[in-house]
Amino acid sequence: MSASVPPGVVCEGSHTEKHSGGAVDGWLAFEKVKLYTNAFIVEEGRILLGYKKRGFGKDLYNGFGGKVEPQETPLEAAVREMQEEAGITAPLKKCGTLFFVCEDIDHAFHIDIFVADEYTGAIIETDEMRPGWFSTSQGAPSSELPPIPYSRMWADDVFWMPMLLAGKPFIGRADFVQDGTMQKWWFAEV
Ligand SMILES: COc1nc(N)nc2c1ncn2[C@H]1C[C@H](O)[C@@H](COP(=O)(O)OP(=O)(O)OP(=O)(O)O)O1
Repeated sequence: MSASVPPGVVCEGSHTEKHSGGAVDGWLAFEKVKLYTNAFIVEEGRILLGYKKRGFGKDLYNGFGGKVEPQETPLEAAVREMQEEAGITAPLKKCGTLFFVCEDIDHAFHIDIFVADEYTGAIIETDEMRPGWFSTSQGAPSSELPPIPYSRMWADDVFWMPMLLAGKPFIGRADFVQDGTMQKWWFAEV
């Protein structure tokens, strides 16, 4: 199915809506948009997440990423951020694009999401992130690793992470109010 997508979301082909909801009708307005990346290693039934030790999203688990610098492509930024935050180099491939608006932040986030199934180097804890492996088999305790800690991640992640793990490209948008509550969301496979 292909229908209109929320403001800020770019979809060139068709899409199939998977999740939408929220307590309000309209989307939050935004003026400026900044480009970000977020990247994950998924291999052998496990996913590498980082516990964010400082800055935006402090005390939450997330992928590794940050702002795209002016001279960089999003892929270059994603590779650099993975090296800076986890100490590893990975052949990242884009798997999704997300758009977030937070009531108390002066710009919207356009985030290209990347994934790789291998990496080189030794994973290290950095000033910004404490990396850790989590099991990708939710509900089936086939691993000694803990399950993905959705209750300690951004509230949007539970909607699109299953598409990332299934290898299905995705798009989506979520709006957050000042206390961090997600007030409206929409996610689709493309
Ligand atoms: C609001 O919803 C979000 N959900 C998820 N899952 N991830 C998000 C959300 N909003 C932002 N992010 C991601 C995007 C980036 O990967 C980080 C934020 O990047 P950060 O502020 O750490 O950028 P840096 O360039 O590393 O910043 P400094 O060098 O200034 O520390 O969160």
